[in-house]
Amino acid sequence: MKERGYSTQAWSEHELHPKQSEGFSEIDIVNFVFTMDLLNFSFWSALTEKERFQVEYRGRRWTGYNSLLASLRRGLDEGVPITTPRYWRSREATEVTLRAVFRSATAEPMPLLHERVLILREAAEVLHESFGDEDYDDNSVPAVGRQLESAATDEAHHASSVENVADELAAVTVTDVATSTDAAMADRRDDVLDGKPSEATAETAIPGAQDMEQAEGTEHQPVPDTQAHAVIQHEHAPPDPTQPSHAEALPQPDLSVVRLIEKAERSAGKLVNLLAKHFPCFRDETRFDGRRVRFLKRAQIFVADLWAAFNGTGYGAFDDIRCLTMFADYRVPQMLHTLGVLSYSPPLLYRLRDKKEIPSGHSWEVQLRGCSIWAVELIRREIVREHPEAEVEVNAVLIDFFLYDLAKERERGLEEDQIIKMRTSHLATALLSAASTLQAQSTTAPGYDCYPTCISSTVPANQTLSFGRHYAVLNLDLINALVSGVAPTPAGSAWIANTARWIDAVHAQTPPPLSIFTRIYFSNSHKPEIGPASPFAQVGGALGTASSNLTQVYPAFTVDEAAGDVVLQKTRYYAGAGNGLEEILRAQQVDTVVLSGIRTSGVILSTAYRLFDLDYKVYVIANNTIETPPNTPDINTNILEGVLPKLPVNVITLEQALSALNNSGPAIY
Ligand SMILES: Nc1nc2c(c(CN[C@H]3C=C[C@H](O)[C@@H]3O)cn2[C@@H]2O[C@H](COP(=O)(O)O)[C@@H](O)[C@H]2O)c(=O)[nH]1
Repeated sequence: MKERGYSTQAWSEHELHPKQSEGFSEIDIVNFVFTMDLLNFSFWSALTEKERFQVEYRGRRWTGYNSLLASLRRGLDEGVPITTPRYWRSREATEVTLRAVFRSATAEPMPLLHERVLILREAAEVLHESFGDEDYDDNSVPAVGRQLESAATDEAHHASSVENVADELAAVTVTDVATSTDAAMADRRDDVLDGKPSEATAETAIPGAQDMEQAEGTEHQPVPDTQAHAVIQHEHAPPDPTQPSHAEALPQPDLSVVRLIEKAERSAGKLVNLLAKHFPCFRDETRFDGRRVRFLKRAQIFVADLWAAFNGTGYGAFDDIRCLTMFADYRVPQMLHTLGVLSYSPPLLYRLRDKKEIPSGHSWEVQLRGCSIWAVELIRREIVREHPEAEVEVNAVLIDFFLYDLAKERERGLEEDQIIKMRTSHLATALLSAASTLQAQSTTAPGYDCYPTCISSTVPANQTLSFGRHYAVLNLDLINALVSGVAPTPAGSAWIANTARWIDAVHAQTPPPLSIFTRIYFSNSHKPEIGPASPFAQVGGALGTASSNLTQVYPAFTVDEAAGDVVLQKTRYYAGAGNGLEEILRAQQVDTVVLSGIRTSGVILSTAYRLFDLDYKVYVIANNTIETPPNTPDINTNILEGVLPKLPVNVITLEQALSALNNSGPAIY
């Protein structure tokens, strides 16, 4: 941030953010930012970069957050006062007209468009009720809206009509936009607030002939919302300067959002609370662990955008901006993960890889959002520790903006096919690209780390595999003492994710087959099951009794006792040493076992040999096995590709095992 001199100035450097230098008044900017942040959510698409929702504007196609900005800017250019709250509740703001404003250049419409329209309408009502101007006549009707409506009547209520409307809309170039100066607009706003008429405003608000010519040549002239109605009213009849002042016909600017901001008395916290109190759509809260958790993402981003748009002055002056948190969505958490600040637990990681959704409000989503807020706060503290002089300037908002911009920058740097697009209202796949980074790292790490497959399977890839109906799943020695040794490594992380994925897939079967977990522990602290000379003393010697944390199943792996999972004590290499394994397998008439576990040269090898010898059909899932250090790189490969196939024990990939599950059962257990 220091190197780049990153500050609130970056906000105005964004090509599509409104600026006073482009003719936007302060009120226009306030209303633009409010509109933008009402709608600032969920732009993801499952479609490819080319097919997804895009907005054509200024000769380019915009996606994501930028597509929202582009549609607002385009709407204003085309004469629709889309950032004027009072317009949203006017008769002119029909669904068809609004759809035209947000029209797509592709076949995919803007995501959640209907919801967005409802949000605008709801917000307009709230603003009108609580912050509106009682004297204002809400029935003033912008002509462009009507024109859009009639252009769409042929195919009204049909999505494709939007394209026709779009053509029509393109023809409605606003040529008579008033090009008042910033100062005049600011004056006008002050005067309106003071309740006095302004001569300066009257003069500058209506363009003279010269202004008109200039405006005609300007394709992207914004329509300040304070004037939008007036502009539209004389669209085809330029104002006659000889006539009495048109200013009298001008509606008052919409000051409802300004009133809301002023009510907060320069307090960011108060403004966020006001938003949450008055507007249901800003009330972003959930429950976690029995407690209410408020993220208030969009409310906070609105205050932050104001702060940045006005560089901390005027409508953007907040004495307590430091009390805001980062805006907990999916983009910044993704960046935090890519930078190694956040790490995902293995079950979450495999869920992401599996491209499964995390339902909205799921505890993982809440944790990710919460952890992101805390991570940014820790970054802030670290910055201040290293650079005490930054204490005043650097806050969570600026760090968030910086991380967001960095994410976009990196995204631009990626090849199109490398960009994994994501769901947003559901967080899961939102974090995919970060997960894929980790996946890429893991393929270069030591040990058995080849995800998804690199050990050659003993079963040809095209062969349909089934475990039958009498099978048991053996998850061997997945205990803290052993797993924590490999967890920090990329190979370990991949192995944990694979194994957790497998265990969950097995639990998802109906009915679930028999799953047996083994834990290494001893009857008491004397460890009577092993003598000092027992070979297993090398491994088990460091472990304790059943109550020791080291001997518990690692938390990433779910033991579902309600589903019939069995957890057995184990005191030697072989999974059935010192317990009822063989008895259970026999009693349940199991004929096939599927092995996962840690270590390949220990429990996996010894159990595969023994059960094979006892006539069981044995499968080892290659991806779900791992060596612990010290390890020579070849041990895993030699066992999986050389030793086990020789018996032969079947060595299969996780993908094969997962698809075999679908061909197996219903399990008899
Ligand atoms: N945490 C956080 N989330 C942010 C932003 C912004 C844009 N803020 C502007 C203001 C200052 C910055 O410099 C930006 O120019 C959008 N989003 C969220 O991302 C999602 C869209 O993403 P994509 O599909 O990639 O465009 C969507 O949910 C949107 O709400 C931010 O700043 N922080």
